[in-house]
Amino acid sequence: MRDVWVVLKAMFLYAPIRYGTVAFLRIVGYGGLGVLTGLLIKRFFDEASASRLTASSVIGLAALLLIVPLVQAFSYYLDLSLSYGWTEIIRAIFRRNLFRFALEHPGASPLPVSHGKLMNIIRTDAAVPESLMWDLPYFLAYTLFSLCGLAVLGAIDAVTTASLFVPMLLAVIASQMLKRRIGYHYERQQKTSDRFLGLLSDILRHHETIRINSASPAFLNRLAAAAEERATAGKRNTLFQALLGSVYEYIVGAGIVLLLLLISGNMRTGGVTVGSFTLFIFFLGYVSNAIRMMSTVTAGFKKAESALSRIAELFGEESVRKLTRHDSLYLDAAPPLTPAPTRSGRLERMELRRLGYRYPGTDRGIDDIGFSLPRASITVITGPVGAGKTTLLRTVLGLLEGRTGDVVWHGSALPDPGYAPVPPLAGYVPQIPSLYSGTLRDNLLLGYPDDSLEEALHVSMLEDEMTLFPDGLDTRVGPNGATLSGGQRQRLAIARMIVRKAELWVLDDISSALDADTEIRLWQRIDKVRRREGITCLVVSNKPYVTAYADQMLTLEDGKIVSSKSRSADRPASRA
Ligand SMILES: Nc1ncnc2c1ncn2[C@@H]1O[C@H](COP(=O)(O)OP(=O)(O)OP(=O)(O)O)[C@@H](O)[C@H]1O
Repeated sequence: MRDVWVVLKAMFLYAPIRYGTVAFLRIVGYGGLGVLTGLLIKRFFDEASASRLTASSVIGLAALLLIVPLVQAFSYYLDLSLSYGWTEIIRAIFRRNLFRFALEHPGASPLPVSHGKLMNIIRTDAAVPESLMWDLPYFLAYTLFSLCGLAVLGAIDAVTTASLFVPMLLAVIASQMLKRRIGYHYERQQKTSDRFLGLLSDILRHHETIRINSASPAFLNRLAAAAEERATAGKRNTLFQALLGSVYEYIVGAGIVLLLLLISGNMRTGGVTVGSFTLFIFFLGYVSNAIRMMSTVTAGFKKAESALSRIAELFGEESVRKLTRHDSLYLDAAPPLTPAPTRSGRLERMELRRLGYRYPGTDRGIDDIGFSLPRASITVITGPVGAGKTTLLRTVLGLLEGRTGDVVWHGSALPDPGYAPVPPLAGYVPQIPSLYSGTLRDNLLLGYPDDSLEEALHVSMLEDEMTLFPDGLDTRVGPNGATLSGGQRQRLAIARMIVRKAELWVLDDISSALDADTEIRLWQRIDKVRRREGITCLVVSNKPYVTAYADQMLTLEDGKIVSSKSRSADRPASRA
């Protein structure tokens, strides 16, 4: 609950005048003018029943009945124009920050949730606190004027007025009792949506594998089951909300009956005038609305609490506080490109000291790895399948959070968790490169300047194939580079690394998608550039034509170095 208030307060402080004006309009428009009307109606009926009706009170009431709706319509119009677009802006801020958290997540291991859950959080949970923010002024307006009304009525008939507290009290008790169930049904609906959307996104991403393995019926059945589960949870949530609504309606109805019974008794004895009766009925509307809004706001708080705890669970407690952090949303123009970082001093030596990493909940990973990479050297890691070669590279790059030991870059230990030496420190070609559905150029540069594009295309041997692409570098490559061959994707990732002019190149077994002849030529070109530029290389490969370039060669087995050789006189590489 505390988190919900923190977010609400931050939203208010972001635009206090806007929120303040809307709250004022709702309180005055829906509340204040109504109270005034009620008091005039009372006077009108009191005068009418006592046959003291004057022309001025008839005209006054008629004028008021004409003016009040007009003023209310105007305040409604102002309210809408202040709140409508703003709603989307606040949601966009929340969503943009959630994307930021995802991109700034320490380490580069995938977030521990499906894409479905992530999308559901960004789409649905992000909107919940903001909806509550707009409901609060209504609740405040109705509650405030119910209390004002009760004070006025209390002066007329204290006992009957006290009866109006009964439904209010019952509503408070009901909302306290049902609060946990509201949260439960909301969370259940969200969880089943996470599962459904996660499965849907898996199916769309891996449709080829599913088709080629004739697994469509199995996946469709799973999807149907997930959809059924989601629909049931959705229906239960809606039903529960409706049930909750009818409980409040019942409370309101029971309150009206009680009030009428008491009032009619008092009218017979002359204790209550026709005007006072009208006023009671009039304020009853406020009390009913306050009770209805109590149901909406109670549900809103509970949903916001669940939504924020889902966000905190994924991105950490601090994320809730950062959710409202705001800077330009760039709604009218694209943000300016951040200039590419430049090298700050050459890397003379990198050292790995007692480096270790364990995949959470397993005994797999790497252990006690130590070696050093002098400037412009090339280190090749070999070893059998599953030996931990990729894990070693990813640990060095800070992509796996929670390593032990040190990565010492140019004399300073890089911090963990999740510090990744990114360009211009290090460039990385993973075993399976990630591409997105832009053009070849976009995929290659990813926002970098194109001053070394030509060389990158040459080294990666993509220039030889440019004629195959109808629009050259402006050819679109489809989702995850679907229109490219595995080898083209791999070489595009190499070109991407070269453009980044890094101090350290890290290449993870690029052989998997290349034929031997292409790879031999590719390494000749890579070697030429790295020698010229003095770039240090850390490479995973079992191919002899790659190990031939090695200044030091390390063999990994079961996550440990089992042999190390250095080029000079075949002596073991230094254990740092
Ligand atoms: N995300 C993960 N969670 C748990 N275990 C993992 C994870 N990724 C890899 N492993 C395990 O860690 C060990 C080392 O994997 P790694 O990918 O580093 O091996 P590798 O030597 O690069 O293999 P290959 O030559 O097949 O690429 C393997 O036993 C693998 O099953």
